[in-house]
Amino acid sequence: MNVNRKRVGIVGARGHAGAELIKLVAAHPALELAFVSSRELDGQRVDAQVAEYVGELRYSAPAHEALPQLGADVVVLALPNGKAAPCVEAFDRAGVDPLIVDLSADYRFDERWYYGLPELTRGRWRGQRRISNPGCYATAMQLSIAPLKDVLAAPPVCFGVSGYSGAGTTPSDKNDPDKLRDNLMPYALTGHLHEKEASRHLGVPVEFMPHVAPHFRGLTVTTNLYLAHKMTREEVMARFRGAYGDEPLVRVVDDAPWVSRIAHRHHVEIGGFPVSVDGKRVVIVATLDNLLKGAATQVMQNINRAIGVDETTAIPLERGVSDKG
Ligand SMILES: NC(=O)C1=CN([C@@H]2O[C@H](COP(=O)(O)OP(=O)(O)OC[C@H]3O[C@@H](n4cnc5c(N)ncnc54)[C@H](OP(=O)(O)O)[C@@H]3O)[C@@H](O)[C@H]2O)C=CC1
Ligand SMILES: CC(=O)N[C@@H](CCC(=O)OP(=O)(O)O)C(=O)O
Repeated sequence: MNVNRKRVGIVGARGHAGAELIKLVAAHPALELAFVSSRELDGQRVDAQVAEYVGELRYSAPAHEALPQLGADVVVLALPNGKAAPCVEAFDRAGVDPLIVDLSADYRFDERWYYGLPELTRGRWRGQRRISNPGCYATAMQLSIAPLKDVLAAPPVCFGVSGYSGAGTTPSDKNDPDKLRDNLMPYALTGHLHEKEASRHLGVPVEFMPHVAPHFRGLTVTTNLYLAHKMTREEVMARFRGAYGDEPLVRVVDDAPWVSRIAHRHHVEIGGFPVSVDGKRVVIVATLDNLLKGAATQVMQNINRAIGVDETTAIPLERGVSDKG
């Protein structure tokens, strides 16, 4: 144990998101792991599952009541939706107040929690120690729409396609490689949680149609926007470059990005911007790795801000990602 490092506990560390987070914490100069929990991997060495981790730590399966006693300064909840609240309540009951970052959707509509989509909300962080991490599609949708929010003539329509790691590890049709083979599987075509989440946090209604594809990781969202007044492609792109030109984890690109090129990368790519002949319709394409910017990388941005280090500490950056183009 290094006394200068903050200690991180990950609850639900067997999952795809938890595993990515272990890698990021392992490479962080100001963090170390306090505990990683999994009922299924209880007792197994972490380095046997995550090669990037070097050390003796093993997975454990503490009861909720035991979590506050494990000495974590930062607790990340990487559990399925609906399972975070009992953990949070255990900390409240014990009067222990670590920084808590929740990856699930459980607190994304709770005003008492800071909603941490840094590129859009970092100005609203007021030292809150409870942080709700945005959904993966919801991140792509909000970053695609925010720069044009004031010129919309109708609700944006978003067509999303995710790799099947987005569906977690609990077996379902959406993560069954046999059912996904040669397939594109539509689901929750109205009322998906991320439709509500993006609408709520953007403050404009958004319509969202998600699908799962046979690839493992990476998602793409194509958004159709009707504009209240004519715009040129250059004017649209200028808005995106103005909004994100200085952002290390958002890359505004000319061509529509391909999802096949975003896996294992930490940033979002936003591009395309074809404008219709009448100048009143534009289409935006955003890609991100659902396990990184859609989950673990965004958690790390939020932790970094909260512990007072540079927001991108331990997040591998690629040269040119912050190009203004
Ligand atoms: N996958 C993605 O692309 C993204 C996921 N998220 C969110 O992050 C969270 C984690 O996602 P992901 O890693 O994919 O999920 P997984 O389904 O892969 O993993 C969930 C973790 O929770 C544990 N778990 C599963 N069921 C229960 C239960 N009933 N009670 C307690 N623990 C349980 C599992 O470990 P064990 O069973 O061994 O205890 C596992 O470690 C979810 O809320 C998800 O919505 C957010 C953005 C993107
Ligand atoms: C392909 C797939 O199933 N994706 C998940 C989104 C993953 C995510 O961001 O989940 P949370 O909002 O639950 O945190 C879904 O549509 O529910």
